[in-house]
Amino acid sequence: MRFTKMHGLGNDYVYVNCYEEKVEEPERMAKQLCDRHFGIGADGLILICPSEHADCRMEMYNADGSRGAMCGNGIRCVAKYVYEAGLVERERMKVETDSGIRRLVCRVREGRVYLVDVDMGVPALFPRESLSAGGSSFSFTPVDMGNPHAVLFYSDVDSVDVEQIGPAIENHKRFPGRTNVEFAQITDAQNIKLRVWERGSGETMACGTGACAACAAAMAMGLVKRKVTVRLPGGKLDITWSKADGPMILTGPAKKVFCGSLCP
Ligand SMILES: N[C@H](CCC[C@H](N)C(=O)O)C(=O)O
Repeated sequence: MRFTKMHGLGNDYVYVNCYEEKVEEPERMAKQLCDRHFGIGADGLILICPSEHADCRMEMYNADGSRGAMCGNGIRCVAKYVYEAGLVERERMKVETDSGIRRLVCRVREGRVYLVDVDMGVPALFPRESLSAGGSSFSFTPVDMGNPHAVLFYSDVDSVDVEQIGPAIENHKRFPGRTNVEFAQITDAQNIKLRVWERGSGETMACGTGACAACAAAMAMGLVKRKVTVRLPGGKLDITWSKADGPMILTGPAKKVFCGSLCP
């Protein structure tokens, strides 16, 4: 089986072109391939498939084999892949996900996609609430970006014990389907610093839906303007949300690292 390793800000996935390959038991494959010592090493597995409703379809799995419905960094890489492989011959395209169809625009230089704008849809925000885990209390904003997020605010995210708080909230009984967890620091009215504990993958270098969720929560609370740069450990993403009932636009890079094939 051939694969391509791609990433958006270090949020890395193994991509398989399912126009040509067939992946049996993707849950098991994801667990095996994502292991950073016994496998290829990745935050998850993404299958690029033909679609009956859009230009192509993505199917994503987290590193623990669980299915994810949407991935902001992954979908940009899918767009880059299908464009550069000639599977989709337009810069403007629609990609089907488990949480609906997303519209994307590829920015191309010399035949290569270097930046992608994604219409992430309208964020669904819920009132702030609190929960207690491990003897501490945490306040968060639940946000649905096609996948679930809990956004927490801190004055200094570098000093947060993400490895401990992340899984405690991810697996809390408040979230029967588990959740992604955002640790956000408002730097100023146009900048957010963010760390993300991803459901099924642990702390990642970046998370596109997580960056959007953090912006949605911060914008709704009036903490930042409608156009924000989010700095994550792997780099930065630009997010614009012009009006509350309109779509949020995410702009960021997509990179190919290597192509390979699994040993028989
Ligand atoms: N890294 C992804 C999100 C993966 C979410 C996944 N961990 C889930 O179970 O929802 C992003 O860039 O949006």
